[in-house]
Amino acid sequence: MANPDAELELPGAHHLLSNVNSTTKIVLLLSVFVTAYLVHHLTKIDHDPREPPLIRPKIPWIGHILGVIWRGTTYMQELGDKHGYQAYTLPMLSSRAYIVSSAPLAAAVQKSSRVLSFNPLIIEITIRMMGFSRSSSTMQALKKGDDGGKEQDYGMMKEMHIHTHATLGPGPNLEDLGNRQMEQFGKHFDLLAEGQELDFFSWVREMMTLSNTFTLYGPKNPYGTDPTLIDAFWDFEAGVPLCIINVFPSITARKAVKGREKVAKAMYDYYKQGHHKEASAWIQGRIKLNLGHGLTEWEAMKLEVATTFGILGNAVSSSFWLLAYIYSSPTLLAEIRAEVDPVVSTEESADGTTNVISVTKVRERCPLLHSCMREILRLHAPMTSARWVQQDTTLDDTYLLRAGSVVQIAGGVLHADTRVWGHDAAIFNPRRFLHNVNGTFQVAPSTSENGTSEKEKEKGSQVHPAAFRAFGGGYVLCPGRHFAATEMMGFVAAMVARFDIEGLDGKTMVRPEPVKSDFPIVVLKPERDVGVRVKRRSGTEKGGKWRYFV
Ligand code: HEM
Repeated sequence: MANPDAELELPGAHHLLSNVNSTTKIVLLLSVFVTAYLVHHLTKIDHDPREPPLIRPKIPWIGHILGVIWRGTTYMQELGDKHGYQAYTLPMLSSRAYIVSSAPLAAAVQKSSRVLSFNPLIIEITIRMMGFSRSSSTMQALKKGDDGGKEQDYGMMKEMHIHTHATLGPGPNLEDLGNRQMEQFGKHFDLLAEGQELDFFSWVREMMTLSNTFTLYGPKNPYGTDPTLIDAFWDFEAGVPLCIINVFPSITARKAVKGREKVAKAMYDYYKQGHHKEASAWIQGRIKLNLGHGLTEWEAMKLEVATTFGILGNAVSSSFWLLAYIYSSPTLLAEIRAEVDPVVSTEESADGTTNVISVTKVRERCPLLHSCMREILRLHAPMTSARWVQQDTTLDDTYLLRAGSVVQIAGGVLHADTRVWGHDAAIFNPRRFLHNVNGTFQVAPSTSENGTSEKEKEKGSQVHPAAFRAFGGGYVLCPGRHFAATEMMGFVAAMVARFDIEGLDGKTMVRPEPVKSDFPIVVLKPERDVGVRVKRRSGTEKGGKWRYFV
């Protein structure tokens, strides 16, 4: 079998170059040119006709890498539009990346998890992202059981997988997380003054960072104790692609490395003081499991910074987009309120009236809001699921994939495919995921995470489940998707029920565009922040207290 460590240049990692500033891009480009020159003289890439068709770059060896550096997620889209292939091979330096952009082939990749494996890639990415050495306790523990790279054979990773799905799946743990989270959101809402002006994205980012880390890491979580960690964490988050590329990260990703180390130190102190004993069941179990597999206390706590990246990097931007689409359309806002208002009940007590929102009821009774949530994920979560080819394999009885390569499911291309979503695939259609069942609108069950386009609805059939890529799929379907849906729908329902949001000019807020040149490892960010004014919703100025629960 091919050893992933032998492949210094992970093809997928080159795509990560897009999220960097110009000076760093120049340094990285020079490195790419030097490497390309050496590779050109030392190696030759061959292509078997049974492999997916080859798309040669205009500039040999590095053309595709440059394409992704400058055009980010749009590059795959352009290649897909131009060639119309469902699968193709991109030569990159001495190796190749296979790109898959059809739902049936994506499903075939997912089904082949024994030979197309997530683990070798995520191990490599984790090591680079967190700056662990190859002799670190983390590396030793992660690789234990790697007897040939079969997905399910990595002992520690398998245990973590089972633990994560058990504690984040539907049940009392998830309910507890949702309740803690909603209570925290409520505290942040109560702090908003009438007419307060906000940088909307920054506010969502800060309040969700504090609420999420409180929920998962407990009341004495480091971010609550030292709010300077919020900026340190987001400095790290912005530089994750550079850390993964790993070309002199202490220079090219200086700010990110500094932020990472600052948060890691705070996580370690938190652990040493025993505060983790008040963390959620998921996090307590993670720490116990990592230590049990021989990680040092320092590395186990540093690894939690990577966990926080996975949680916040997606949840914050998704929640922002959902709010931004709704508040920038008075018609949609009115329709969403027509769904949410009946879900708000009131309780009378000696202290007066309390408005109560149950997120479970929101999820059951607000199909349009649910559909909007999936639609913003379709448009702004162009996730690329990457898998390592462990041994030569034939995909879907059609394409040869050769060992030692990376195969990527291009989520952005699938999410924009008019053959899947209909002629309006490029635009936001709030009703895209609604189904008319016997005269009542419903959303597809959340467990399937799929959806139906206008075109497919007419035919009464569903979109292929593997076409919706926001939460990945197969063995690595995001275990946090239930929690993410609860927090997004709960947060947004509570906001629209209680507050009006307008632009600083007093008009309807204008929604920013996403940054499409970012590498799709997390949900896309807005290209600019947007100034807004928050007001108590007319009719609720006097409206008493609010309580939220799952
Ligand atoms: C809108 C929010 C979110 C999105 C779009 C999202 C997306 C994803 C995707 C695409 C993957 C799979 C990557 C792949 O196929 O290669 C993934 C994995 C994962 N996600 Fe999420 N995620 C979100 C929220 C969360 C939250 C809130 C949590 C935790 C509370 C979480 C925990 C995880 C974990 C632990 C994995 C790794 C699974 C494994 O190793 O088997 N995610 N997520």
